[in-house]
Amino acid sequence: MNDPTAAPASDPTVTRPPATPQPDDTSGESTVDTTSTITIPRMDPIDAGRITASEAPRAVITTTDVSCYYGSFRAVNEVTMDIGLHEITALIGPSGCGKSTVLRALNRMNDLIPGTRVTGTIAYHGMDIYGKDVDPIEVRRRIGMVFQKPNPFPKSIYDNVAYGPKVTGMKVSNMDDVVEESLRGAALWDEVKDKLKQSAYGLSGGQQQRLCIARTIAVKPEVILMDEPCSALDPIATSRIEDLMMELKEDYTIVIVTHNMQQAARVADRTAFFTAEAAEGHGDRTGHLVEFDETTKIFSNPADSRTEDYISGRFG
Ligand SMILES: Nc1ncnc2c1ncn2[C@@H]1O[C@H](COP(=O)(O)OP(=O)(O)OP(=O)(O)O)[C@@H](O)[C@H]1O
Repeated sequence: MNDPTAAPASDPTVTRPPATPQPDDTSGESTVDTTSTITIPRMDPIDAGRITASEAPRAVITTTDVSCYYGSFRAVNEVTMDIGLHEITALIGPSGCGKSTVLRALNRMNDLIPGTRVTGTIAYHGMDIYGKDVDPIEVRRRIGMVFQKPNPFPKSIYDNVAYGPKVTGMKVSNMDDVVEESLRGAALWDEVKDKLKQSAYGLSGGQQQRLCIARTIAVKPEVILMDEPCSALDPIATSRIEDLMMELKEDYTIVIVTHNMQQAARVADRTAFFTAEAAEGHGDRTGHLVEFDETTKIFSNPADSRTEDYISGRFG
């Protein structure tokens, strides 16, 4: 089990080989090492507790000069940004600029794609998540992910939520409480409390997405990454997820990839605008971070003309 949110039938660690450093890497920079064994202290999910805003450093995750490669293709170049505690950070930009790639790098989900490589540093509370001794499974437990398409398991609503705590070996005194708390946290409890043993497939798309959020928060992450979580939902279900995000940020830090600029403007505290440009004499378009600022600034007074062109619909 690598990702508590991944369907059991397609557990990527079972079916996919680990990422390997590329032979063409002569840069001397650190590369993803998924073969390392677990030697760092593993915080117990129950005891770990969540750091409150008052006592925590402002940034939960800091990326420094992060570049992401698929084989020899550099998809994203030198991204440096801070993810603020209890904030919603939106990643926006035209298709192919690397938003999802950066998002997946934040919890080592890219490791599951053969041939990927990350250079630079991604630190979670100051700890390099790509460090040799770091357990990627623990990284993904603390930094959970919700995907574009709701992907409940072919199981009951209850078992969907209980799955992560079970397979990650969380010490749980009462699973019923964990399930209820998680479903309440995802604003789904009232709608499903009388049918917990029914199949998750009987839920609407919006409910399924909230179930996936419940499944993610059941393993007590601190950060939730959301990759276009509303793109498969109608406007009403989208609005419920956006309301939920605003509630969740009281307890969690959220990073969301969205194509919906109104959505970024509505929910995000900070917004990062990416674009993809071809290097001179090079056909490949590499994504990079153009501008990262408070959302109100990005949408009302961006510093870079490319941001302005994009948000005003002139480009992308
Ligand atoms: N598994 C992969 N293997 C090879 N190249 C990939 C892979 N995934 C993404 N890419 C490439 O990396 C670049 C960035 O892709 P990514 O999906 O991160 O962009 P994006 O901004 O999220 O796009 P979109 O908005 O369309 O989802 C693109 O050129 C894409 O083709």
